[in-house]
Amino acid sequence: MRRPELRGLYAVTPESTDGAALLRQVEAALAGGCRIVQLRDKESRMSERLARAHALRAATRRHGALLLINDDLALCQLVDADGVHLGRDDGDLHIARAILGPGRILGASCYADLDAARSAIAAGADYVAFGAAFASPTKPDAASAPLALYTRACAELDAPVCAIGGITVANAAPLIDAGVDLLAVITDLFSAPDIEARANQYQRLFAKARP
Ligand SMILES: Cc1ncc(COP(=O)(O)OP(=O)(O)O)c(N)n1
Ligand SMILES: Cc1ncsc1CCOP(=O)(O)O
Repeated sequence: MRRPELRGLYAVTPESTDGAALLRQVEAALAGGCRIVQLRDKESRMSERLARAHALRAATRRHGALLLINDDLALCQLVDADGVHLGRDDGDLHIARAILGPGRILGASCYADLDAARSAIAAGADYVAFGAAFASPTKPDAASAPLALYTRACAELDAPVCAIGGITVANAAPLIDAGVDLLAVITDLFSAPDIEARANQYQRLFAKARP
C-alpha cells in the first residue's frame, strides 16, 4: 500500500559534523517543514551512532516527522526508528522486510536501474531511490540517473520515487514536475546559511506542484 507521508524533502544527514551541531541542524530542517530524516553515518563509532540515533528519534517525534536509518536494521529497531534505507550491498530486501514487519518503512537504492526497482518493490520496498540526479559533492563517483529515468519510473512504478544526488532548490523543479515524490538532499540543505529557510523552500516547491 502506498504511504502518502512519503512525499517532500528527505533530509539525509551529513558526515563530519559533531553530534550537538548535527542535532541543531536537523532541528532547523524540521522547523522548516521537513518531515523525513535519514541518519546516514558511516564514520562514527557504534556508541556515538546510537546516541545520534536516539537524539534524532526524539527530535523527529517532537516534530511529528519520520526517522529512517541508513544501512542498519539493528540500529533502527534499537531506537524504534520508522524504517531503514538499504543499498545493493546492505542485505536482502525480502529478509529486511521480514525483520521489519509490515509497519516500518523500507527504502531501496536502485541507482539508474528500473528492473532493480521493480524487484525492490516486489520484495516489499515502500519507496525506490534513483541517483545521482546531478553531480554530487558528497558522492562524486555515484552512477548518474537522467531526468528521463525519473519520468519513466514515476509513470511505471507503483511506489513513491525518490531522487538523490546533487539536488538543489535551483535544479529540483524538473524532478518534481516529472512526478518525483521525495528529494533526498545533503549538501544543499545542511550547508545552507539558513537551514530552516532552505527546508521551507523545498516544501514550498512541493506545495506548488500539486496538492
Ligand atoms: C534516500 C537515499 N537514496 C539513496 C541512498 C544511497 O544509498 P547507498 O547506495 O546504499 O549508498 P550509501 O548511502 O550507503 O553510501 C541513500 N542513502 N538514501
Ligand atoms: C548517498 C548518495 N547516493 C547517491 S548521491 C548521494 C549523496 C547525496 O548528497 P548530496 O545531496 O550532497 O549530493
